[in-house]
Amino acid sequence: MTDLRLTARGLARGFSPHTGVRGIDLEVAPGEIHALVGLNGAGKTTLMRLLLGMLRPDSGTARIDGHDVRTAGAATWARVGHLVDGPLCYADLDTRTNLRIAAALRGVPRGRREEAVRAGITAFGLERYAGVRARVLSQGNRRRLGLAAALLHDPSVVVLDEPTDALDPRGVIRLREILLRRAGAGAGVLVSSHHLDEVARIADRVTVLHRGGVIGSLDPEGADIERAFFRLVHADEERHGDREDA
Ligand SMILES: Nc1ncnc2c1ncn2[C@@H]1O[C@H](COP(=O)(O)OP(=O)(O)OP(=O)(O)O)[C@@H](O)[C@H]1O
Repeated sequence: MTDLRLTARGLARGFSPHTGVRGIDLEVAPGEIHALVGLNGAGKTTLMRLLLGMLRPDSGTARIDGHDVRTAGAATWARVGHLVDGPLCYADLDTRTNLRIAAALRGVPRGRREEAVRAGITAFGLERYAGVRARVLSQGNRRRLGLAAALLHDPSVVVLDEPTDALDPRGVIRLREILLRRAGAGAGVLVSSHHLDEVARIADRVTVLHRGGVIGSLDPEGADIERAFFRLVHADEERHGDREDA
């Protein structure tokens, strides 16, 4: 029916008295890095949670590889890697053990798990921390662990909410290379960020959310992406006045 990696059609979810998101259409194609940008509270995380079936919509549908998230089976979920709402890790277990558990949970075959764990540790520069409990990792290294856990099974659908938060410049570069490689292998990547310059470096498409709705897109190769972003935001605010329902 579709070869899109992710599809949102009319997705809406309210949080009284706020809007959350209102009727969002969005697509992520194979091989595409699609970035979501918006001010605090714009609806980026809510949209990602809806797309991943972590939140039930009031209306609309979310699809992963063409499968409705409400009924998607294990084979579909095994192709998804996501980091939304903070890293899922066990504080008292070390980095390597957390990654072993992630590999098992994400369906990596038993015989390939150690290799996947090693590759995840190397990809995110966690060698020195392989035996360190998650509880005592720095914020940035915990974020690296969360990203390694989300990506060690080479997912074809990737959803990451503000993944560069807390990463140092080297971590940002590593992540950029990994996402470009994933997309190059045919994955669809949806990523949110507040760093417009960073987004412009890797995204094929940049969608702007504001007060729960899509208000336009930005050209990642455009001259002044920050100015273009605020032009869209201000135009939306002028159109709708100072409403407080989002
Ligand atoms: N569980 C919830 N209960 C009540 N309101 C919520 C809930 N989750 C989100 N909201 C509201 O929905 C709106 C969108 O929030 P969301 O977290 O999706 O924004 P965001 O774009 O990810 O923001 P940020 O950049 O600050 O992370 C906000 O008004 C927020 O307060």
